Amino acid sequence: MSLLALESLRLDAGPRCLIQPLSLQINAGEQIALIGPSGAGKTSLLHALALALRPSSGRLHLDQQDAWALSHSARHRLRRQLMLAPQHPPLPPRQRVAVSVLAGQLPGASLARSLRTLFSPSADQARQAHEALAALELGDRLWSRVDQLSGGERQRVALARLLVSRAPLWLVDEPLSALDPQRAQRSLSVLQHAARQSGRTLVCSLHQVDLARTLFPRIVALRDGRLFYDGPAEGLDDATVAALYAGDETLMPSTPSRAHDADDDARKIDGPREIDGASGVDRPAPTPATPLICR
Ligand SMILES: Nc1ncnc2c1ncn2[C@@H]1O[C@H](COP(=O)(O)OP(=O)(O)OP(=O)(O)O)[C@@H](O)[C@H]1O
Repeated sequence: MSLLALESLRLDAGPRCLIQPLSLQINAGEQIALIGPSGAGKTSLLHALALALRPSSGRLHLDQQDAWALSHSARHRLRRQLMLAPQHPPLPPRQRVAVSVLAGQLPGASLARSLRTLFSPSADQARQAHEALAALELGDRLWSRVDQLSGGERQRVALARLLVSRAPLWLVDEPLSALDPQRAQRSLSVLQHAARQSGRTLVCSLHQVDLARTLFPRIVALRDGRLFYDGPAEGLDDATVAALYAGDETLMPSTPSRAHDADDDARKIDGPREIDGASGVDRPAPTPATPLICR
């Protein structure tokens, strides 16, 4: 039984189509990396999964409930099933880090408990916030003000918020964009380990294709608002990655994630090849090349 099921879900913003009709099933406990070039629609899709963007057509079932067929208040309750960590977390600048982290416990809490959490967190809550921050190497910033943090530290506060939340579905939008490579990998490992330990479902958009292929069992790739690939990480070969990012080589993995011969890879590409007008580079045309690619 899937936790999330999308049936021909389409997203538009005015005249612009952000996501072409897309069908997807996500089971409880899965860990999925969402990849694709800039502008492919990763954030839009995550916002749709978070019930923050209303689809223009299609259905989204979360926890067996047709989210957009529910009343406003029922959908609001359903949102307690998930927590979205946005790429640029809108943390109140004057807030203490501990309180920002504990905001992850507000969904579903009573008004009285929410006020206590925000204005007078208990010792136990402070301990939980500290544990989450310490796991992300920010234990010493518990009582700092948010506006004293760097961009990368703020991103980790948003991850710590997930760690203290009760939501079974974690949606994370490019959590590593402001982190150095080592810290990025460590932070992602913390998140994945915590999700695994507690049976959470994790969907995480990433520009670090190598990390996505190495650390996530399932990859969903978007290009131009379309599903380009959905399948196991080991099925996402270098040729498919090249086709996914064709025209956006700045985002290609710097080194191949698996031992291989680059010439060999080029020979493996069955689909048509094209010459990039700007660079003159011979590259695979953006045509899916594996049977797991959704067209
Ligand atoms: N509200 C909107 N109105 C019009 N266009 C939008 C809107 N939101 C997003 N877009 C466009 O939709 C496309 C997909 O945007 P989205 O942010 O989902 O991509 P992304 O894959 O997350 O990109 P990035 O990796 O750069 O964050 C982009 O071309 C963007 O400009």
